[in-house]
Amino acid sequence: MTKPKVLIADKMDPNAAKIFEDRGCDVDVITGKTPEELIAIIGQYDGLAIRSSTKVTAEILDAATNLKVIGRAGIGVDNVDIPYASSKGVVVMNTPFGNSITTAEHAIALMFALARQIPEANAQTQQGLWPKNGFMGVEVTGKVLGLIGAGNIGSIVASRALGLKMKVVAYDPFLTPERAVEMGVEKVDLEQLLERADFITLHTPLTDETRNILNRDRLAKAKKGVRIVNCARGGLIDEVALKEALDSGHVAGAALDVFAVEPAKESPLFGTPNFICTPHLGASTTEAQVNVALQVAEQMSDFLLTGGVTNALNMPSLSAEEAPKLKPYMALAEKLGSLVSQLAHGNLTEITIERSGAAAELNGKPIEGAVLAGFMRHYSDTVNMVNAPYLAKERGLQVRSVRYEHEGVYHTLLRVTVATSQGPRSVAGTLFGENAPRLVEIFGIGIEADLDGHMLYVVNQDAPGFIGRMGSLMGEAGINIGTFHLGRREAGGEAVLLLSVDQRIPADVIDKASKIEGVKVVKALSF
Ligand SMILES: NC(=O)C1=CN([C@@H]2O[C@H](COP(=O)(O)OP(=O)(O)OC[C@H]3O[C@@H](n4cnc5c(N)ncnc54)[C@H](O)[C@@H]3O)[C@@H](O)[C@H]2O)C=CC1
Ligand SMILES: O=C(O)C(=O)COP(=O)(O)O
Repeated sequence: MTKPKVLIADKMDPNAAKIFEDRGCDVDVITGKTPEELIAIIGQYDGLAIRSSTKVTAEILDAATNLKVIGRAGIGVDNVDIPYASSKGVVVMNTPFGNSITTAEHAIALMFALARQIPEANAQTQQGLWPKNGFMGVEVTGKVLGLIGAGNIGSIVASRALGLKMKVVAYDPFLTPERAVEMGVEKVDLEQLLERADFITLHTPLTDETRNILNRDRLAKAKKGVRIVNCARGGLIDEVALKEALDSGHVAGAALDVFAVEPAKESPLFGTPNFICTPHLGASTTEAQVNVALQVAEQMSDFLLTGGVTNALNMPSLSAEEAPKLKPYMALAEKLGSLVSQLAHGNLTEITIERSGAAAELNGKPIEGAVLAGFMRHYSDTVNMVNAPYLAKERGLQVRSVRYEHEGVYHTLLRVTVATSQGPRSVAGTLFGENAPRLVEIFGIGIEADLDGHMLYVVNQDAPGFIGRMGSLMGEAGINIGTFHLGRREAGGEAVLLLSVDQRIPADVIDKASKIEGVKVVKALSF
């Protein structure tokens, strides 16, 4: 296997490069590239490791013809076009916990910096002004902290704030009452939070819902004298409205680590009294950077070298231990998906994936992805396990997964059934000797075969002499038969023939085969 090639495109702890190398990847560290420069080189890489500076746009993904995985050493992935990456079959993963404590601590640091105006007091003191009377602060003890977003970082902020003897109220539509009790916070709606909070801190991702969540209107509804901290994402606060609210004194102070446009080289807020900022430093501690660099390099190496999937945003997780166990099932699943897609016709609206025996014990999502990849491959050249579920959804294909714990005749079985206008059509397969995928049934007829390379599929009326005639036809056409498999519903009934051959079967041979007496269906297959 050639070594996967990884590009580290943003500044990252050197441990990341070391792990990639130690695990068996080739790695280049090339940071600070413009989009055009990145487009020129991205085609050679299998993996791209980034932080927030590199914007992975559709243009970059189009040029990334070998890319399999994007790893975000950090949490926010709003700099990656995930739907487009998914449609291209590229896995996107992040490190959802590595920098959360650090970011929560930065929010608390900024809250104190606002409460005591530390940056400005520091600057004036160092100018020799000794401004002892100009900086009357406020205590945080007993004050209300309003959390907008109570996920990983928000809950760490809450625990620190409770330790500081603050009262914490939280607005988060996904916060359950039980979790609120566990966190020691009061769940409130946004209006209540605005009315009550002395300090507000934001910890949500930037989404269509959260964009400008603190807009002019809501800032006006906030308690007079509120102090606001944003260590989450620029774009959550309307920066122009915030400037006006600071100027009017309605908002007593604001601290931003993040801006709507980054790098923020200019802003209406710069120079405003009671405004402080940092250049997106929320995650910038030695500890957090080591954490996220190690994690992203481990996760990406696992994926590139073993197929293990951790913390992917567009694919189900698959541990490095599970991956080898699932590998033969994925091969079987893909072949069955491919077979049913080549054989079933009409308006295909539903696909059912059944797992029984040993297969029922396994993680079903990757198997489902592999069936869909095999199925969709005949509709699109660029399909893989990542984008297959998206393509299936786009085409309105319903996917159902069913598992049966009991074993049937086979110790392990996958069955794929598609609903067609002529009724359900199903194929099934097992593993021989733990890892050899083997077809065992087509459309209710038992037949054992390896699904490999070029094959010919024939449905005929079981009758003497048929096999000889088919063999002669192939021989006359100069086509070498590798394997020959037969199955039938009953003696003299409908029968199936599967031949593996050493070359693509020409159309005229298919045509001749279809004219042999008793033949109902002939189809060239490829796997
Ligand atoms: N400044 C920095 O350097 C860093 C910033 N971040 C950012 O912090 C943010 C939060 O990160 P985590 O806590 O790890 O994420 P998380 O996913 O654990 O929590 C986000 C919370 O926001 C809530 N939420 C979503 N939509 C909402 C809405 N409309 N209103 C209220 N709440 C809503 C969710 O229910 C969830 O509980 C992310 O945007 C992340 O990118 C993370 C690390 C470093
Ligand atoms: O993890 C996040 O979401 C962050 O915002 C950290 O960004 P950074 O890696 O420091 O550019």
